[in-house]
Amino acid sequence: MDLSSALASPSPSYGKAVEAYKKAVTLATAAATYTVLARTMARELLPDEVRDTVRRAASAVRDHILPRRMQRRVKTIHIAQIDDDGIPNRFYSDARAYLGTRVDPHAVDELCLAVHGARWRLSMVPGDTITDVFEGVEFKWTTTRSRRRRGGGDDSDSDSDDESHHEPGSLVLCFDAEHTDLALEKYVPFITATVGEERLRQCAIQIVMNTGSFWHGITHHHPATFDTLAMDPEMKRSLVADLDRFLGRRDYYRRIGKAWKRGYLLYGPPGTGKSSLVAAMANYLRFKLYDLDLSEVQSNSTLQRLLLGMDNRSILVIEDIDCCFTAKSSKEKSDDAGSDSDSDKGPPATEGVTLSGLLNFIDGLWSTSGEQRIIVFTTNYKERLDPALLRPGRMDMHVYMGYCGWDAFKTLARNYFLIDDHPLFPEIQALLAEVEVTPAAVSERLLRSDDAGVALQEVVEFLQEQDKKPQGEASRDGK
Ligand SMILES: Nc1ncnc2c1ncn2[C@@H]1O[C@H](COP(=O)(O)OP(=O)(O)OP(=O)(O)O)[C@@H](O)[C@H]1O
Repeated sequence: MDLSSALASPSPSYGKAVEAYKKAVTLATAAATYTVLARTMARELLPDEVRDTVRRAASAVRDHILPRRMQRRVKTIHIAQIDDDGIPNRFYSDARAYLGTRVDPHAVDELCLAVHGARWRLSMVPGDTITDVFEGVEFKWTTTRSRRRRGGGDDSDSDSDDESHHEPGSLVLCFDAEHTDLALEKYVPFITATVGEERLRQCAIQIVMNTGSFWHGITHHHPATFDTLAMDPEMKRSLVADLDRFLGRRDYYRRIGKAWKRGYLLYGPPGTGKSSLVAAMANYLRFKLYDLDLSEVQSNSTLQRLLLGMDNRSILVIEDIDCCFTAKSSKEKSDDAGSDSDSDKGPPATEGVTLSGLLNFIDGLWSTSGEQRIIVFTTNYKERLDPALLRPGRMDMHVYMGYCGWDAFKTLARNYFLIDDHPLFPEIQALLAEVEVTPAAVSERLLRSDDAGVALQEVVEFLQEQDKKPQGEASRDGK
């Protein structure tokens, strides 16, 4: 019987075989579908810890039922402190720092302790092993002993020999070979990112200032943070949320084809905390702060050179932006007047920095030549600003820093005396509703004594004085 006729008139046994085959295919398809479905559901519905437990249980069952030869292959990765070219291996120090956070001082008999300034760090003793679990997979780490060696190359335990030197240490990472992709594509980047974030959190921010066309930096720990900043709580919340959104939006900015930058205009009377807010932003984001003094900049081209020399993950701040260009405008006017009478002298030696030059450059080349850039302008007089700066879309967020309200006062009292309540608080609250005083002026009174009662009494008297004064005079003196 040829194939076509067999198909046209199948024999009974052939029909059974086809039926059995169909059933098997249906069952296999269903099983595969359920497996995929179950995996997807597990991914979406089960909390991480439950998923990890299920994964561990599954691998325990597999270990139990699979023949020994089919059981797990162990992948081993060696991480040397110094690589073959003699260059320190960055991942070695990242992994050491990361493992330090995984050492449980209660679970091990021996561990290392290092103190740097006010910080202390634990780490594994050489030769020790710890197991870390990432996405439910076990990663076993072992540190190798770094021994002292004599100049001749023999191992030595002597600590007191000038000729001896340390043999670089190394780490050994072992895991089930089937998780190699997870290890290299997720676990290693996770360690690097975790340690990077921690380092950023701990290091002081760098403030960079300009002299002429050069930046020079100082490393400075400015104490201002969002916790210590006395400002309207709602405004603080939305500003922090805005910064968080900005940080995580690389793909978003790429997708909409815009530069990854954000602009903030901080305005309000002197002494209300605009400079402190800039420092708090830098501390929060761990960004480098570039404090640009425009009076030092002689021309748009110098300005461009300075701006192009900035790093990514930075904040450019120009304080009192209203003054910068008012002064320049009058200079420009006098240059213009001078050039009328002296036209044969050619262009002036310095062409001067203009607001339009600054804005055009910031919107153009500066934005597209870097990533994660923030620009902040501050002013005491928003009403004096050039409308070009206030145009919608120019500065993404306008933040008003106002006089000291009740919430702001409570933040200051907590900063200085760690208190949330005091018998003088109701009187202070009532007075603050009547007078306009700056947080700087209140801070100054709070600093006058270490005794909360005495300092708060100073504040009450100061507020009462301001309350007696005519309105305009009071807010002037309240600064
Ligand atoms: N909102 C605030 N929260 C906490 N401290 C503040 C605040 N405002 C002012 N201070 C205190 O007053 C000092 C001066 O404030 P800051 O320089 O930040 O004000 P500013 O608005 O930038 O003033 P200016 O406009 O004169 O530059 C700060 O170092 C800080 O001690």
